[in-house]
Amino acid sequence: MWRSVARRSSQVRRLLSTSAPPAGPLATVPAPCIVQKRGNDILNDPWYNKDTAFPLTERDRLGLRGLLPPRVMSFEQQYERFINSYRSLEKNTRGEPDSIVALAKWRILNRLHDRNETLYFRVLIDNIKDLAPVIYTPTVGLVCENYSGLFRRPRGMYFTAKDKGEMMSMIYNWPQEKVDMIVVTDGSRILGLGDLGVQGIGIPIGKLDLYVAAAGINPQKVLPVIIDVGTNNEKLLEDNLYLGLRQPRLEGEEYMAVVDEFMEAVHARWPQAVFEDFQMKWAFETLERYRNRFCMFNDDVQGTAGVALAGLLGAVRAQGRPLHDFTSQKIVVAGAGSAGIGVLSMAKQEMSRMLAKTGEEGHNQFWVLDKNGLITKDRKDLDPAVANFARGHGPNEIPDLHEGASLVEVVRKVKPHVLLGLSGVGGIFNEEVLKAMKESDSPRPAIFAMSNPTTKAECTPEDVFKHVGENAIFASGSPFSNVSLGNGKTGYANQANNMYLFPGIGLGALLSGARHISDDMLQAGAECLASYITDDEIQKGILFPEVSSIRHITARVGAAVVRAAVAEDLAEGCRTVGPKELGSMSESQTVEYVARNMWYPIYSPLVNNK
Ligand SMILES: NC(=O)c1ccc[n+]([C@@H]2O[C@H](COP(=O)([O-])OP(=O)(O)OC[C@H]3O[C@@H](n4cnc5c(N)ncnc54)[C@H](O)[C@@H]3O)[C@@H](O)[C@H]2O)c1
Ligand SMILES: O=C(O)C[C@H](O)C(=O)O
Ligand SMILES: [Mg+2]
Repeated sequence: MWRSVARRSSQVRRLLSTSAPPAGPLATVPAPCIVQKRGNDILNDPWYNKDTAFPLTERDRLGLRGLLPPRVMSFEQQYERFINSYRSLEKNTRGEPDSIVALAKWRILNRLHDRNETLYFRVLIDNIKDLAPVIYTPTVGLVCENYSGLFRRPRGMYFTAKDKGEMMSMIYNWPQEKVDMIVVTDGSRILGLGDLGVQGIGIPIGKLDLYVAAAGINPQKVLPVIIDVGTNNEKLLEDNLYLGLRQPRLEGEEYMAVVDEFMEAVHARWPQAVFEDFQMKWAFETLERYRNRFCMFNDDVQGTAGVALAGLLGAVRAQGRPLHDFTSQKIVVAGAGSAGIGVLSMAKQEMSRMLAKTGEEGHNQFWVLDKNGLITKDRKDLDPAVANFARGHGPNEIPDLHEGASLVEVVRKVKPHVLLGLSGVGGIFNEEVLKAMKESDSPRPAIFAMSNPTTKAECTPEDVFKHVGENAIFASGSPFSNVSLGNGKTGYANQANNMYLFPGIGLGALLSGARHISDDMLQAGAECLASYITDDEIQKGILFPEVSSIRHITARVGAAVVRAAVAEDLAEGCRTVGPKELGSMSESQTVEYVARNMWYPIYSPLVNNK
C-alpha cells in the first residue's frame, strides 16, 4: 500500500498546486433558480432568503417591494456584518463559563441557519476551523444535552415508535423532491454522553452541516433524522420539558421493526443514508442488516476506523519506519464498543493485506480493554465481534497479563507503540498510564484520545507532552490547541475525527452512484487521507491536515471513493455521467469531477414560476 500512498500523495500535491481549489465558486455567473413562492414566503424560506441583498429588480419580480428596508446590501457586506457581530459576541462573553460562551455562539449561528442558509454556509466554509467546534464536537454535545430547552424550530424529520405503519406516507411530508444525504440516529449513544433520546437529533444536524461545508452537498438535499424509540435516560423521562417519547426504549424485534420500516420508507424515495451514534449492538446489527441492501454506512464503526487507520499509519511513518512495519506495531485500545471494534477490524484487515503480500504470518497485535479491563478468552459472554481480539494463552502472549488487567498494567507490560482511546470516559489516560507510555517500544509513542466531546477525551495534549515526552504524538477526537514546548518547539494536537472521512465517503458514493458502500471504497478513502500528509509534517508530529483544508481533502477522498467504486463495478453513474464515463476518467479528472459537483454558497438570481 505504501507505494500507492506515495504515488497518490505526489499526484495530490501536483493537483493542489495546478488546479483551482475546489473551495471556491466554479462559475462566475450563477444559474437562475426557479421558485414557486412570492413575497413573505420567500423571506421566510432560508433556502431562498437573501435578506437585504435582494436586488431591486428581484424585489419587483418576487413581490418583495416594501417588505425590506430600501438599502440593498452586497453579500460581502452581509458577511462582514455577521462576522462583526460574532466577534463582538466573543468579546462580550469573555470570562463567562465555557458552556455559556459555546451556547451563545451556537445560538447566533443557529439563528442565521434558520434565516439564510446561503450566508450561513459561506460563513461556515470560510471559518470552518473556528466554527466546526461550535456546530460539531464539542458544542454539539452540549446542544444535544439541552435540546428540549433550546428548541425553537424543528429541523429534519422525527420518526417514532408511534409512527409504525405510517412511515411510508410520512416520508412524503418532507417538502423536498430530492434528498442526497440522510444522517440518522436513534439517540442511544450520543458521543460519549450516553442515551439522549430524541435530543440526539443535534448529531445528524451537525454532521449534515459538515456534509454541506466539507463535501458541498446541496443543503436543500440533506435530511437529518431521529428515530425515537423511547429513552432509558431516567433524567429525561422525568423531565416535563423533554420533547421525545416518554417511554423506555424499545428492544429486540420491536426495535428492529421500527428501524426496518424507516429504512424501507426512506429507500422508496431516496437512496443514501448514514447511521450515526447508535449504541453498539444496534450499530453492528443494522450495518450487517442493511449494508448490502442499501447505500449506507455506519460512521462510528467505518468512518472512525478509516481515520484511525490513517493516524496509525502516520505513527509508523513518524518512527521513520517503512509502512510494512505496521504489521508489528503493538496497539492497546481502551474501548471495545462500536468505534473501538470498528478500528480494530480495519487495522487487522490492513495488517493481513500487508502480510499477504510478503507471505509472512501475523500475530494478534492488539490488546483491548473495556470497562472490566483487559479482554481475554477467559471472559464470559463475549460479543463475537470482540472475541476476535481477545488475548489467549499461547506462546506469543505476555505472561501475567490476566483477564481484566488494568490499563496501567497492560501498558507497562506491553510497552505499546500506540495507545488509543475510544472509551467515552474522560481522563482514563492518567499520569500513571502516560508515564508508562514513556517506556513504549516506539521512539515516537502515539496517544490517540479519540473520545468526544472534550470532557470525555482520555487525556489532554498538555498531559501527553509533559508525561510521555516531547517525542510523543498526540491526536484527539475533539479539538485541542497545540502545546508550546519551549525552545520555540510545538507539540501538535492533531484532531483524529471521522469528519475527515465521512463527507468524502458520502460524496464519493453519491457521485459514483454506487449501489452500496464496500470495504474497498472505505479503504481507498482512508489511504487517500493517510497520503495527504507529507513526510516533513509527519516528522513534526502532524498526522492529520488542518481542518481549514477539509474541502480540499474531501474532494480527494471523494474521488478515491468514486474510483474504488468504479474498480469494483459498483458505480452506476450519477445524473448525466454514466459508469463508462466515470471509468474513463484519470485520477485528476475524477478529482475535478468531484470538485465541480460540490455546491458552493452564492446567491442565485431567483425567477418566479407561480
Ligand atoms: N474521534 C472520532 O472520530 C470518534 C468516532 C466515533 C466515536 N468516538 C467516540 O468514542 C467513544 C466510544 O464510542 P462507541 O460508539 O465505541 O461507544 P460504546 O458505548 O459502543 O463503547 C464504549 C466502550 O468503552 C468501554 N469502556 C468504558 N469504560 C472504560 C474504561 N474505563 N476503560 C476502557 N474501556 C472502557 C466500554 O466497556 C465499551 O466497550 C465516544 O466517546 C465517541 O464519542 C469518536
Ligand atoms: O461526532 C463526532 O465528533 C465523532 C463521532 O462520530 C462520535 O460519535 O464521537
Ligand atoms: Mg458518531
